Amino acid sequence: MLRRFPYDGEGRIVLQEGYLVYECNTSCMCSEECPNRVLQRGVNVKLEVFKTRHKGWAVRAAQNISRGTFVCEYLGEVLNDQEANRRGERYDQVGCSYLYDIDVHLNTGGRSRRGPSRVPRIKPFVIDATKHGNVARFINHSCSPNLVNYQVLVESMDYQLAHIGLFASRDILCGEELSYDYRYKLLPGRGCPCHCGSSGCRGRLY
Ligand SMILES: C[S@@+](CC[C@H](N)C(=O)[O-])C[C@H]1O[C@@H](n2cnc3c(N)ncnc32)[C@H](O)[C@@H]1O
Repeated sequence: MLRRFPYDGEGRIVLQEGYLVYECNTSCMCSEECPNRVLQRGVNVKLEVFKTRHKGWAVRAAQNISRGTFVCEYLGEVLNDQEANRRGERYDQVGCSYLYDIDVHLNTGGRSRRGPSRVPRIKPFVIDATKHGNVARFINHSCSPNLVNYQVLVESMDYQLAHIGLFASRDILCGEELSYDYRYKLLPGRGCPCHCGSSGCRGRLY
């Protein structure tokens, strides 16, 4: 890492994708205004939930958002692997899942579909935003996303229980739909069509 903090003076993330973000916490001598406290201060941009034609609900920017800006955290119940697999089978049957794997290797895994066809996993904790969550639960997948996910450590240094922060990966215009790459594994079979609409669309969500 070339810089001292993962954020610049404006609170925008400058850390390379795939690295853990360590924010200051109650053990630090710094104040609440410390530039290394971003996710813990909460959402600071205007967002709007809206209905799409083919993807259900979605979220769009209600203001311009510059690259690196923290958008929101993915919140929900924290489940162990066993419970997540049990619930995942049920969610797969209805074709809509709010499960998010907390995975340190975001570049190589991220989020896998759950259910009978899943591949062996070693990721023990999963966030389920089905019943308890925030605006992040409405953010859809895109094969050419404008958000990037980082694992952020605040009070706990256990990366398996990291916060998941969504940051703008480029400048986003007011009105643009927000999206990130779910990184579902493409398994044999028909799967589920992707409706992200981007020119680089892989065609399938999974
Ligand atoms: C975390 S939820 C996102 C919010 C969801 N659209 C809703 O109405 O609540 C994930 C689900 O949204 C749908 N979805 C998200 N991105 C999609 C895409 N690019 N194409 C098709 N369906 C998508 C799938 O049903 C997926 O399981």
